Amino acid sequence: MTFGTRLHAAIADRGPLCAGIDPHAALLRDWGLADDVAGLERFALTAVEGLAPHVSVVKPQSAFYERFGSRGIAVLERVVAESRAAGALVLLDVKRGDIGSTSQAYADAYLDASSPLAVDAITASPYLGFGSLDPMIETARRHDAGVFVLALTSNKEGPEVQHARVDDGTVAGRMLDHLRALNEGAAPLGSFGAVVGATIGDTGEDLDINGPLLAPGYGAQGGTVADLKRIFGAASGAVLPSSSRELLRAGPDPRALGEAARRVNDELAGLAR
Ligand SMILES: O=C(O)c1cc(=O)[nH]c(=O)n1[C@@H]1O[C@H](COP(=O)(O)O)[C@@H](O)[C@H]1O
Repeated sequence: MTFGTRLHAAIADRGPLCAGIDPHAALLRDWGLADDVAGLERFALTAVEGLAPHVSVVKPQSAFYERFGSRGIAVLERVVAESRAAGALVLLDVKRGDIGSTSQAYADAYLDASSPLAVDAITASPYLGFGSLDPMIETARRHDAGVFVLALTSNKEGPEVQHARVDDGTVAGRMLDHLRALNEGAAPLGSFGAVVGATIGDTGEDLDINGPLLAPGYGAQGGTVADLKRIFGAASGAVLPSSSRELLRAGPDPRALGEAARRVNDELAGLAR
């Protein structure tokens, strides 16, 4: 079953919230944990226990695990395995982007089902040229995985590149066109998503790509349901609002984390209507 099909079913079953599991040093401190591998492990696995049974997608940000070296990556592997065991899809936020042969190595690392770090989908940067992502797209197709490509990101520096003009549109618009082409004919939803920040306001772009739209910035960066409706309009049914810090602040009690996730999913219930 393709990633898009699995994601569509998961959203219908659990709601659209994507729970970011980003073990920031400050959050570890807030939870009374040391900023070391033991603290990372306790934090990340508690977050999985509280959140993964209640959300369609879990999104760990790789950098927060990589900063502890190989032992941090081992924790990430457990986050992936335990989130999937709890019925969530895993979107690994690694924002990879490189030239062809290296792009293939990244694809093998994350999208080949036989890899120790295999996940359902990754984030990727197309700013070495969209075609540089071809190995990731092809590998994702072979393994029923997905790729979320950065289009209009939530950070203030993004527009310098993403709003640059090319032909009669923008660079971001061109990336969205590539995604629309990849998802053409897929039903109920394509496997190739775009990342479009929940805080960026009216984009002027056609966001209907017949694929999922990851919208980080919900919560801690200020994005609201009204913002999502304004930004995504008719494409709102394919939006995965992502929240990391705000959700995680509900911890360390796993039940409180679960309640926070259910509350946000209730808030988001109006999105698809
Ligand atoms: O790809 C992403 O997930 C992403 C894209 C983007 O445009 N902005 C953005 O904040 N993110 C990620 O989304 C998460 C934001 O989390 P909070 O602001 O804590 O909810 C971090 O993991 C970011 O790396």
